[in-house]
Amino acid sequence: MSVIQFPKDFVWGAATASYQIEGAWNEDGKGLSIWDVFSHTPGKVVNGDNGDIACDSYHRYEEDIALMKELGIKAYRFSIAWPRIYPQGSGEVNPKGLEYYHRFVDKLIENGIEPYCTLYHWDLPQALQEKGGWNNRETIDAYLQYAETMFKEFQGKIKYWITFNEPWCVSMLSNYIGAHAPGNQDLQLALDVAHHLFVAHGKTVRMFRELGIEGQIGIAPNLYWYEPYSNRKEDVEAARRKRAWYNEWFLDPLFKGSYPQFMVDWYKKKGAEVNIQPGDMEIIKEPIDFLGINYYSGSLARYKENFEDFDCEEIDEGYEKTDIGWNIYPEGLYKTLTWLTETYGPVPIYITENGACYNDGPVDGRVRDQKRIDYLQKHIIQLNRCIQSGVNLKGYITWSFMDNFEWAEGYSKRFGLVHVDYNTLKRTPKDSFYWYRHLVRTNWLDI
Ligand SMILES: N#[N+]C[C@@H]1[C@@H](O)[C@H](O)[C@@H](O)[C@@H]2O[C@H]12
Repeated sequence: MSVIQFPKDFVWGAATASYQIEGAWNEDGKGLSIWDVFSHTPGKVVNGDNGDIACDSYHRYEEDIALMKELGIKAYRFSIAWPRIYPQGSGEVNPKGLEYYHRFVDKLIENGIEPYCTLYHWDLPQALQEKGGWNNRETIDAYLQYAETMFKEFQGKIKYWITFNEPWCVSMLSNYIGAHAPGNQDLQLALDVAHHLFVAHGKTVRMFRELGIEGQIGIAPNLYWYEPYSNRKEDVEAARRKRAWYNEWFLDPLFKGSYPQFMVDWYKKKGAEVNIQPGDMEIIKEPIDFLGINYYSGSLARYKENFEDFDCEEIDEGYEKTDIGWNIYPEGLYKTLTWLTETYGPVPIYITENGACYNDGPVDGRVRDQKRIDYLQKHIIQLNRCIQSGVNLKGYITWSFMDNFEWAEGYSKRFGLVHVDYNTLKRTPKDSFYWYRHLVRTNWLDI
């Protein structure tokens, strides 16, 4: 047996998001979100599932926090439902929304758990979508008003802020592929949405500094690793394009103040280019305190002419897969983080999401999810490699604390350390919960 030891101040946590767990979709003055509308639209979500109730965490947060305390985590990453604060997206604040999150955050702090707050985890107020959503630059101003309200309201309570969760999903998955709300399929629109998110991010970071808010601020992109199938020039270039679709396009603006030119040229060939206004790129690269990285998977990539968007096909060399069909590719995490550090410097990094979908349920009151334990162990070992290789890694926040509404997959896909029975809402810690608790308590892995 070997022991892998983590730094004494390494942060272990778990994550969820508002629309995925809260429910109470129309309670206490909350306005509609684009996910309320999308999930209520027939055919958009598996089994016609929606987040009306979800895990009912809006009402059961004290039970959830008690479980978090038992888990022993020092950080809990959650998101604020913007439509609870501004039901119309801007204008009048909903006091009951603020009151809810104060009760919630106070309970976390009372239990010694640091709140890591994501301002935007996809539940845009529908009222803003009806005025163009993120395709409308005016949404940036509404977001700034919302962010300022939250910064001032929770000053001293919340000290870790994330502006946006997975800009690639908000732009590409939701406005080009169309699988997520609002479900558009337009590459130009997706590029403009991504750019507006970046401008909103940069302006928010600048405001955070100007207001002198105590704490740190960052953003949480989702990154993937694609390894070229061979060292043939065409395969190397195809893998580079596929990586850049997820990675460089969402990192270069933050750290270099520009988009990767080879991708700008590639998109131009497809008839799309970013509408950049004077000063935008300077704003976007406002320095951040940390980068949140969401990593799940990767693959091999091979050149294939006119195949999909990047003349690039994924080659499945028989990777083991999780129950959502994603390759288990832990080495990709090491490659991603070492590449990121070599490319952008020693930016402080938290893994803000990493986890596996396995749909194990209770048998005799116990959930035997050994495959999730194996997935987590393999990826956490890679994190230790990263630390040994000089990556400025500050913590690991696993996805997810509990089973929840898995977007277009509805409740058919389970990522939690805690099982949720959606009929009774009973919470059952899985074997992985107890495995993770040991890791959190000892700060080392026995392998
Ligand atoms: N699918 N999946 C799991 C997980 C999703 O539940 C999160 O909300 C996203 O931030 C990210 O996509 C990852």
